[in-house]
Amino acid sequence: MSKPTTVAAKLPTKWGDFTIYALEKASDGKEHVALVMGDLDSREPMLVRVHSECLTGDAFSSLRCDCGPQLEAAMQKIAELGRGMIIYLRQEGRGIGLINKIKAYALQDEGMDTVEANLNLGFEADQRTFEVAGEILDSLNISSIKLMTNNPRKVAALKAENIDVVERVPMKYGRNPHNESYLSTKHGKLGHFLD
Ligand SMILES: Nc1nc2c(ncn2[C@@H]2O[C@H](COP(=O)(O)OP(=O)(O)OP(=O)(O)O)[C@@H](O)[C@H]2O)c(=O)[nH]1
Ligand SMILES: [Zn+2]
Repeated sequence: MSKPTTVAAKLPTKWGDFTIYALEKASDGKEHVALVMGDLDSREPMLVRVHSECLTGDAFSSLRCDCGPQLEAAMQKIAELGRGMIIYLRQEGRGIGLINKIKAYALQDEGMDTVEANLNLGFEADQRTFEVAGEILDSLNISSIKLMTNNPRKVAALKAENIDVVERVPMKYGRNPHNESYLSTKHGKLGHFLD
């Protein structure tokens, strides 16, 4: 298969000036993007956040999860360092999509945890894949990264895409009374490095 190409434009943000790259012809046909600050040519490992879409958390400041504060903290860290990348993957709801995530939220409102709700709807606990993150890094010639995540399976999945993850940077942000049990389920059932 031919290497995916990108289109790019400047993206000034409240944290500083990024360049936004959108992947054309990603293998899954979706419109994924990367926000980049700083030098793409340096061989120094790049600080990277691979963030899966969460419309409710990222756009509407939902307190049910920690996605919004993690995204903002990642952009801030990149801006402080002057170099880094956000890879924003269009796999809403851990890959089950927005409608199903809302169905899962309704089940959680009735007492299920986030994993039980996915299973009850006939999905796996986490249906995400990370090939596209590999395609984006490859198209921008980045092979070595410091990954901002608490999720050990995300580290393993990226290594499986031949990305050299030289360091994991913890991302403990956004804990609040509404997401307390969500975060403890992430820790207890999904293995996240969270206390
Ligand atoms: N199915 C489902 N998905 C959820 C729920 N809460 C959040 N999500 C999704 O979970 C994903 C969280 O993605 P990330 O923040 O990239 O990853 P993570 O696995 O939590 O790991 P970190 O890198 O440590 O944040 C997003 O796609 C959200 O839409 C939920 O209750 N059910
Ligand atoms: Zn979220």
